[in-house]
Amino acid sequence: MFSFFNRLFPFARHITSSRSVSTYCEMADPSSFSNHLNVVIRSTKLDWKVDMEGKKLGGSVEHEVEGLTDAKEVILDARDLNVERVLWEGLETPFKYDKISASLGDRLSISIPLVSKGDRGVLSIVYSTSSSARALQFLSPAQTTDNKGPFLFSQCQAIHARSIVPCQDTPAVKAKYSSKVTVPAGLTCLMSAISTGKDTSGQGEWTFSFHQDIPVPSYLIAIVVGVLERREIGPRSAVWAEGSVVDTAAKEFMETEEFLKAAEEICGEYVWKRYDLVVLPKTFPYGGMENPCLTFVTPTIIAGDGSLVSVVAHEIAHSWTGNLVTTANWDHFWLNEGFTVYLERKINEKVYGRPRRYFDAKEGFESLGETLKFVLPEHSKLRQHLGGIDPDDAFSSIPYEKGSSLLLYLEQEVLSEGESGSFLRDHVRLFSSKGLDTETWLTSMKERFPRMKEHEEIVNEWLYGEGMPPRTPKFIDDSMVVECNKVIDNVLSSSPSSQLFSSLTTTQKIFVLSSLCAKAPFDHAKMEVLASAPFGISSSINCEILSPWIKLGLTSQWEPSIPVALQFAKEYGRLKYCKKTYGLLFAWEKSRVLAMDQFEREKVNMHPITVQQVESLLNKYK
Ligand SMILES: CC/C=C\C/C=C\C[C@@H](O)/C=C/C=C/C=C\[C@@H](O)CCCC(=O)O
Ligand SMILES: [Zn+2]
Repeated sequence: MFSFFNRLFPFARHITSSRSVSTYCEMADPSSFSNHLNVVIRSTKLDWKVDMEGKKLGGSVEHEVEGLTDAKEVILDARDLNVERVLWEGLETPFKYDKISASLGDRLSISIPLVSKGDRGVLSIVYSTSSSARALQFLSPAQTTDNKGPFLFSQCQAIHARSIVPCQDTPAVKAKYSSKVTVPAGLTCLMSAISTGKDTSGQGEWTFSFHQDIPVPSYLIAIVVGVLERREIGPRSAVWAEGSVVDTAAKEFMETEEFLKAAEEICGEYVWKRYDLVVLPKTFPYGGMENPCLTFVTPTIIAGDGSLVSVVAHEIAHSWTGNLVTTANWDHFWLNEGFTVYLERKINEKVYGRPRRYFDAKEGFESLGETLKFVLPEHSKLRQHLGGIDPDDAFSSIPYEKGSSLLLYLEQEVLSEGESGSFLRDHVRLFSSKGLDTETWLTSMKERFPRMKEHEEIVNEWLYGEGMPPRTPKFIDDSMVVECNKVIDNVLSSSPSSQLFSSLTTTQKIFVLSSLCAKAPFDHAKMEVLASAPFGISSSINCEILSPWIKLGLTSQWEPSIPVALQFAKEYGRLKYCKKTYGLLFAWEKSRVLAMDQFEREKVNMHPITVQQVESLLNKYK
């Protein structure tokens, strides 16, 4: 079964690899059924044919696996897959497919000849996805912006890769991957990898191939297929989008290379070669997704004035924190997101100046108060114990803002100036390439920084406690905030002035509206004034202005906000807007039925992840 060479030199391929580092973490993952502590996937080959009509991916996957212990089976994660055949080293082998749980999906158990530590073999699985795969959204031409062709995109974080490929769907395992994808002629296919060729000679079908030679966790496998155009925006970057969007997007993202250079000054070399972006349809559930080589973004960050491109800085930051230093499992998600927000704001400080860093940090910290109103107490902790729940159900801004504020506190109270200058670069050097958990990180911090001892109680409360952090970091430059506070006081006064509001930057207007939400409800006379043309709020196309404005109106039970909210929730599938707005519409008896009826009608046009999340809100009222 195993080549003689393998038995003699089981790690031979490691010796030749450029990055012979361990790419698996010896920690079980409560969100995965895989036996990745016994056998680990080292590389994956995908061979997919995209069936746009049938809304399915079909084909095969080859996993090269390596024994870590004696083992006679490989257990993989799956969800709603149709597995036809399984081969081990080219020979048919028995397998069992069990549906286990709604939250974690299914288990594929594959019998193999006994393998021991260091043994390697190739597992080949012929399969197809279901037409309702949780990670995928297929759109008809009519559902896209330009109506020029069908569209497909994936979202695998946190545990949706299992709905498109049987795999070890845990961030504890990182593997290289290559792929060959066949799509209907005329459509472009992109993946979270480097393109290694395309064949567009076919009349009916085109084929694209990719290779990701840096080991990545399964949640970073990504695919997009559609009628896409490309514009160069830097020496290692391009933006892809539908034709009517691509030029506006290219203009909006012109600072991308500046963000990349700033991040490299902080963390070291950008190792992923390409940094491209693809603008997805409005149904994309998130602001951005850090798929390597190809960040996925929502069109809602194209505001026209660059006010929302921090999402790009955030996804670029993930190229180090998250994609190199990766959480061992979803209990420690804050290590991905808290570090990334902390790095994002240091990038912004280099590009926009120090006031912006502390302005964003203050706004994020203060937003925690609002967030805590909608999050279960156990999900307000940084270090989670998710057990068998779907990580999506625990998602909120807590890991982002509570996590990054802890790092800002440590920078100010524990690290010396020199130590904070190299803190992130050292973090990447120490923890790249295999899963990191909170306790390993904390132990390392105590070993490297003796002053941690003086703050042990505070840090433990920050990591393991519920609710607001035990301390407030210092927002040492409040120049951008002072102007906002004047306008907030003015808006709360008996005669709000639109001139004052109009004098703010878009970023400051977002801060003001976000702060006003924490002071709602307002009387309807105040809402009428704020809705007037001179304020320009209700006519804004900026979703980061519209979203808090709608929240203000619904929280104040101001009826004119109902039709605006319904349209906003229908038009944008970004969970940050859609879930929040539907939640507020369901909560108000006057708008509940209208919202429920609209949701039932619109489900068919929504991403499965978004449907799942809005439905979880609806169930409270059934
Ligand atoms: C405590 C939470 C524990 C685990 C959650 C893990 C993953 C959550 C899953 O829902 C995936 C999230 C993906 C997020 C992608 C991009 C975000 O950074 C965007 C944040 C919100 C937005 O701007 O739209
Ligand atoms: Zn992130």
